[in-house]
Order: sequence, then structure tokens, then C-alpha cells
Amino acid sequence: MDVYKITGENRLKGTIKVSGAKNSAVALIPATILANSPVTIGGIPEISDAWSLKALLEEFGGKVLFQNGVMTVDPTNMIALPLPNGNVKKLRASYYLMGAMLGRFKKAVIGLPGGCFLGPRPIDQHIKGFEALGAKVTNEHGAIYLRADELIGAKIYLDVASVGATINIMLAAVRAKGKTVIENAAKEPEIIDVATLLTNMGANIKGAGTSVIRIEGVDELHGTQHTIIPDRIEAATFMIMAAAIGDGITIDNVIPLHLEAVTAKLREMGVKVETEEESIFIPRTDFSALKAVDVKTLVYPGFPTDVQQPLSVLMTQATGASRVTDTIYPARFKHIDELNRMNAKGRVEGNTAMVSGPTPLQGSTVTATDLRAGAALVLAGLIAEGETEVRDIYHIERGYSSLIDKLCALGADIRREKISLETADK
Ligand SMILES: CC(=O)N[C@H]1[C@@H](OP(=O)(O)OP(=O)(O)OC[C@H]2O[C@@H](n3ccc(=O)[nH]c3=O)[C@H](O)[C@@H]2O)O[C@H](CO)[C@@H](O)[C@@H]1O
Ligand SMILES: C=C(OP(=O)(O)O)C(=O)O
Repeated sequence: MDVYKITGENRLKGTIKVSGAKNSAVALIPATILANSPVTIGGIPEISDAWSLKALLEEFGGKVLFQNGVMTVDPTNMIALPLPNGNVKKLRASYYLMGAMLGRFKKAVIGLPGGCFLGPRPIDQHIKGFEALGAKVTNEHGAIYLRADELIGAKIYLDVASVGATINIMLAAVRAKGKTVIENAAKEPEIIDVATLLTNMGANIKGAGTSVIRIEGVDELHGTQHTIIPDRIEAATFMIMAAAIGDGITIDNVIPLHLEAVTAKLREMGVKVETEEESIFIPRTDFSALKAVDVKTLVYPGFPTDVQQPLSVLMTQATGASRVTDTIYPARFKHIDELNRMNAKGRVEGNTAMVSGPTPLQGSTVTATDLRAGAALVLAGLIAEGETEVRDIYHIERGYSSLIDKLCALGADIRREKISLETADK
């Protein structure tokens, strides 16, 4: 088993560069299926989700080159093979193969997705959208079967403003006949990024980034080049790290507008956040002035659920009782038990976690139960006294590109090591 071993309390200083957005990359890569010639995307993060998607596209005839952050997909020889198992279960975003394959081939068989278990993560809104476009959708033996004689544009009202459903319906609708309107669409920046790629491939999409998206289907989409947006969740993780253990850290390659909710909440805590056009500087925090806050996760542009877990680590260092309410994933609190193993004072009631501080954290052996829980534990390890061992790091490596190298370049002491199962059992 691979683990991270972190020796804490090193002050970190310097510049850290944010990679391309995971949640864009995992949709942009499946979107290439819809083209009739190669698509090149720059800035793809070196994360296992990107490698899993590369393998999946290759399973049904795609030619994929992924080098130095640039992925080129030649989709011309793809055929609609079923993908019921294996790589589809390694990530959440394999659900985008449904929309993209349905759009191109009018049929698909895709296993139910994996990804972080954050409580129930239904895909009923994706399916409702596909059905509205004319697909017959069945769930057989853990795989979703989709088939349509033709896709016809429709008006689709999403019961929840789901990121995945919005993008998935867009992927199918760009090749449907006529007009599709998605109402109560999600507004996350990654949706605009996917719409930009599709538009550059020849699609006709209006309103991405607002709650009403209008799509006029086209007969063909062609190859193009695209550069991905920076990862706002990785940037937020680094902002929190800088506040928790930084001696002056510049976070480079960010779109500050995408980080407004996080910036506002950090400022409310007493963290100084200096925003430039494409970077953010966080000076050393005055911990005597770090205050407890309440935070509620909301759809974009609200505070992102993906950042509440890392933020709870900073809350352990703030004076007073902080509260995190997750309205998107009410059970996304497995990290609290793990932080408590490190001497944090956290407690969960319903969809809310209470974290009291300030508490000196102590190094311990902890488990990354999901991606952002893992990021939170790495942050906790960086500030804790002594050594922290983080297990199940495959979750972290689904979404953070070259994390160890980036943190070590700032002065962190982190090693990725293999431990035997006997050692793990002790
Ligand atoms: C690959 C990717 O982009 N993952 C992100 C995406 O996940 P994902 O796209 O899975 O999240 P959604 O936006 O779809 O989910 C939001 C809420 O809607 C519910 N829901 C969703 C779909 C559906 O058909 N029915 C339904 O009830 C979910 O249970 C959840 O409570 O957005 C989440 C919310 O910002 C982020 O935490 C994830 O990092
Ligand atoms: C929950 C996340 O990812 P996924 O949807 O891919 O599981 C995340 O990025 O925090």
C-alpha cells in the first residue's frame, strides 16, 4: 500500500502553480468523442482520473497521446463498445461517456460510476435528460444501457442544479436534432469550459454559466485545440494551506473570480488574501487573530462543497467554535473522525460539523476516505507536530497533480512510501 509520510511544522514559502481543473478535464476528455477529427487539450492535470479516461477511450478505439499535460485524442476509429466494468468504476466522471457516446453513436453501455463516496450520488437527472432527448435508458446488472433511434431536442428542467447532469445533457444535446433548453442548469465554471470546447468543435450553445442553457443541435463536430481553466478547488486547497502553515505563498495560475466565496470566507476568518490578475498571495497568518466562522456549502457561486473538508483543518487553528453545513452532500464528513485522531475537536450532527479551536494537531496514522478528505489530512499533517501517515492516497491522486513535488518545493517534508500489509495491520 502506498502512503504519504509527512513530518509536520515546516513553514512553507514560495510560489505554487495550480494545474488544469480536474472537473473540467474529466468532461473535456469524453467530449472529444463527439469530434470527427483529433482534438488537442492543453493543461490536462497529471491525475489518475485523466489516465483512467485515456484508458477508457482507448478501450473502444480512440488513439490518445498524453504527454507534458497535453492530451490529443483522435476519435475517428471509435466504436460503441460496452464499458460495463474496470476503469469506469475508478472515477465518478465516467458518467460523461454516457452523454458523449449517446451523442455520437446514439447508443452506449456504461457501468455505474465510481469516484468519491460522499453519501448517495444519484444520476436520475442525467437519465431524465437523456430520456427527454428520446433515449431509452435501462439499468441492467449495474450498467446503464442507452439507445435512441434519433435524439431530438427537448426542454429539460433539472430538479437539482447538478454539474454532472448539466454537462452530460449538453454532450448528448449538441448532436440532437433541433433545440434543447436546460433549465435550472448548474453554473460552475467547468460547465463554461466544456461549452467553450464544444463550441470550438462546431456546437451551438448559448447561456453556459447561467441557469438556462440553449443548445441547437448540429450534424457534425470537428477537431480543435483548447486550453483548460485552472483548478479552483486545488487553488483553494493551496490558499488554506498557505493560511495554515505559510510564510508568504503565491498561488499562481488562478482565476480569482472563481474563488470569490473562498476568498471572502478566509478574509472573514482573518486571513489576508492579496489578489492579482492571475495569482493570489497569502502572507503569514497572525493566528491570534484567526477567528471561527460558519460556512454553508452551496452551488456555484456559493462556497464549494469540495473545499469544506480542507477548510475544516484551518478551523482547528481558529479561536472559537466553527460550523460547516454541507447542503450538497450532507454526509461529507468522514474526515472529521480522522482529524480527531490528530487531536482535533470535531463533532458531526446531521449535515453540520462543529470544529473547536485552537487545537495543536498531533501526527498520527489516518486514512483518506475520499479525495478532499485526503487533501484535508495532508494539510493537517503539514501543521501537526511529529509524523503523519496518510493511507489510501489513491483518492488524493485522482485529483491533485504532482502534489508531493509541489509541496516539497515550498519546503514541506513529505515522502510517498510503500508499506507492507503486515506493517499496515499493526
Ligand atoms: C466530476 C465532477 O465534476 N465532480 C463534481 C461534481 O459532482 P457531481 O456532478 O456528481 O455533482 P452534482 O452537481 O451532480 O450533485 C449535486 C447534488 O445533486 C444531487 N444529484 C445529482 C445528480 C442527479 O442526477 N441527482 C441528484 O440528486 C447530488 O446527490 C448532490 O446532492 O459536482 C459536485 C458538486 O459541486 C462536486 O462535489 C464534484 O467534485
Ligand atoms: C467529489 C469530487 O470528485 P468526484 O466527483 O470525481 O468524485 C471532488 O473533486 O471533490
